[in-house]
Amino acid sequence: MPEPTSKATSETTPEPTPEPIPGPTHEPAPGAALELRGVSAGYDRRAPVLHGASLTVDDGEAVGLLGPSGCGKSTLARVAALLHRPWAGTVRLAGRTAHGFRHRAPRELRTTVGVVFQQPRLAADPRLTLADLIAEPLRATGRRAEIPGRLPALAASAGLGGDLLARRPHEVSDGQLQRACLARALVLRPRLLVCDEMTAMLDASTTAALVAAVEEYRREHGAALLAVGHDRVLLERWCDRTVDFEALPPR
Ligand SMILES: Nc1ncnc2c1ncn2[C@@H]1O[C@H](COP(=O)(O)OP(=O)(O)OP(=O)(O)O)[C@@H](O)[C@H]1O
Repeated sequence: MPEPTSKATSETTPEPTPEPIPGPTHEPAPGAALELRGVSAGYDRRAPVLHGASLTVDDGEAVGLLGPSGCGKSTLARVAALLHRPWAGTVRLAGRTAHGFRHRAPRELRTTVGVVFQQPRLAADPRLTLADLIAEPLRATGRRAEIPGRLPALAASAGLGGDLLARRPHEVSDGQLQRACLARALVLRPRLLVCDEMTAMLDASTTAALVAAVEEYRREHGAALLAVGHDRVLLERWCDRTVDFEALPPR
């Protein structure tokens, strides 16, 4: 599963002007947590990974996106999280259309979505303690003062107790680091959480603990979930509905 740091090519290419979606316009579902309409994206224009894909995740809804390896699930997850710019189509988060992606995504839109990737070691700054890792989005958005009030409860709900918060990534297990990455994704209280193969590397008990932490957050905040993976049994148990990548409606 590619991670942000492994997608160097997509991070460095200049952004072309987005193409408008041809054909009939779609009435946006008011307030949907996520709306993708006619999204085309990829890494090479001659071989797009997403061909006009459309997907809606309603407010508070949990949707599982299933598909075989390499079909484009991560690419779609990254577009939904504003980390990858589509060539065409519309991305709406909480009813607002995204006009910028990656570093150009406006903060108020970026903070409506939290994302957890498959490989925590590629997604976590190895220099930070787990406490600093979790608090990073609060610092980056000028909300440092909220850290003492938020961090302990969030770490506890992610199952990070004892001295783990003072350790650095190389001093904890993959499962412990993934718990911290989940807490980081939730620290700004996103309205949509995107989990891209979040538990693929983990054992059954850590998987259950992370799913429980996500569900606790969703119950408390009414947040929506887009869970991407290939474990049909897990996603069908976890989500309100599942969608096959191959069956995503084109525009
Ligand atoms: N940074 C990149 N540069 C070029 N091609 C890429 C890049 N990242 C992914 N791809 C290609 O895009 C296609 C879709 O990849 P993607 O990671 O979205 O699939 P996936 O369904 O998530 O796969 P998996 O379940 O194995 O992680 C693949 O053919 C992959 O090789």
